Amino acid sequence: MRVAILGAGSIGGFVGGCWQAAGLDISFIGRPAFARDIARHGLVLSDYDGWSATLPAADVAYGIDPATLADADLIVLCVKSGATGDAARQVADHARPGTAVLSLQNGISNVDVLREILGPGFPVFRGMVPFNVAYLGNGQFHKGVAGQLYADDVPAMRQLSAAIGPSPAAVNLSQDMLGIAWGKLLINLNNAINALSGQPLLPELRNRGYRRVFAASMREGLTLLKSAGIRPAKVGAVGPRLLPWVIAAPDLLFNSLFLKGWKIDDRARSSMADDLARGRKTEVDFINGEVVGLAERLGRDAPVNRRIVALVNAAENGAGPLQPDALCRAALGRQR
Ligand SMILES: NC(=O)C1=CN([C@@H]2O[C@H](COP(=O)(O)OP(=O)(O)OC[C@H]3O[C@@H](n4cnc5c(N)ncnc54)[C@H](OP(=O)(O)O)[C@@H]3O)[C@@H](O)[C@H]2O)C=CC1
Ligand SMILES: CC(C)(CO)C(=O)C(=O)O
Repeated sequence: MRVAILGAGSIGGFVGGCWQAAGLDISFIGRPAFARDIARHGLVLSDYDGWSATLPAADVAYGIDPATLADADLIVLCVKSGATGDAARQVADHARPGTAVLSLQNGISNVDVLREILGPGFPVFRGMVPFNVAYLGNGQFHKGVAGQLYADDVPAMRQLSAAIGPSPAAVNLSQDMLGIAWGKLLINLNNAINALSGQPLLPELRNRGYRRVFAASMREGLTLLKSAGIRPAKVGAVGPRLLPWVIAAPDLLFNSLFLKGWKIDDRARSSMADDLARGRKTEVDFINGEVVGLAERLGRDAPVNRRIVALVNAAENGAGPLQPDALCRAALGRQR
């Protein structure tokens, strides 16, 4: 199976690198800056557990030309949500009809956008990445949080999962990927809080002030999902119903019992924090904005997530990080 990683940044670089280390035939399509770094240093992979591997530059097929999509049997889409439409059009223009497409993106709607643009000629599958990858420069991609990938339980993904085998980017299969995507979206509500805090994940999550806002945005999402008859699946150790209580627990309990089991290392930060740090538009419209959109479809409001979208938009326009008290006031409309 020849696999093309389309949008080979943090996730695509790490996942594709691990799959190549496991013996798969991988080509990467991304941006010139990554191509230059990898040509100079190779593809250097590591994880929170001390695992590491280096693929020499000569073995890594990293290019910027979408025409190479024509050679792929499977395309793994790793662009940010705002770039999905353009990437789908590149797939339609260059890939062979019948080529499978797997989305490893956060959010809910990327798969719908892909299906709408690609039509029935390209089977589109949903994937989920539960862990953080930081690009450390010099071709180094670091997985800073524990967890394994998920994908739709269909023959093409079973073949992929079996070909990869045990790996830091092993693929598990599920028949409830939409439930998993919503379960993951609830966890991704922390991306905005993490980005607004200006801190790596660990210090941000250790602070109950930030966690209260995270829990409030999650409760709001859960109430709306229940009204819409959508069941988010369990992603990680705690199920969605219990998660807001765990998140809002006092620091001593949360930090010593839950955070330790989560296996997050010092270098991990949310992908939205990466976007703010690089001055890019974030995916907030596809995460907290998805909750706001669900509320609108139900004729309701989602004030916490709506305010968080506005705060992230302000940060995209240059507003600085928020301390926990300031974030509580701005997002919850009250003191913590
Ligand atoms: N980073 C993480 O830890 C995690 C990320 N995710 C999700 O994974 C997805 C990817 O995130 P991440 O890897 O962080 O994103 P990155 O921005 O690191 O990587 C995407 C790369 O694709 C490039 N790109 C965009 N469009 C194209 C195109 N048409 N052809 C070639 N290259 C393209 C981007 O360039 P440019 O910047 O120029 O647009 C960028 O370099 C997101 O949906 C994210 O939410 C999920 C879990 C964890
Ligand atoms: C792994 C996690 C939850 C880290 O915040 C993530 O999905 C992201 O950074 O986008």
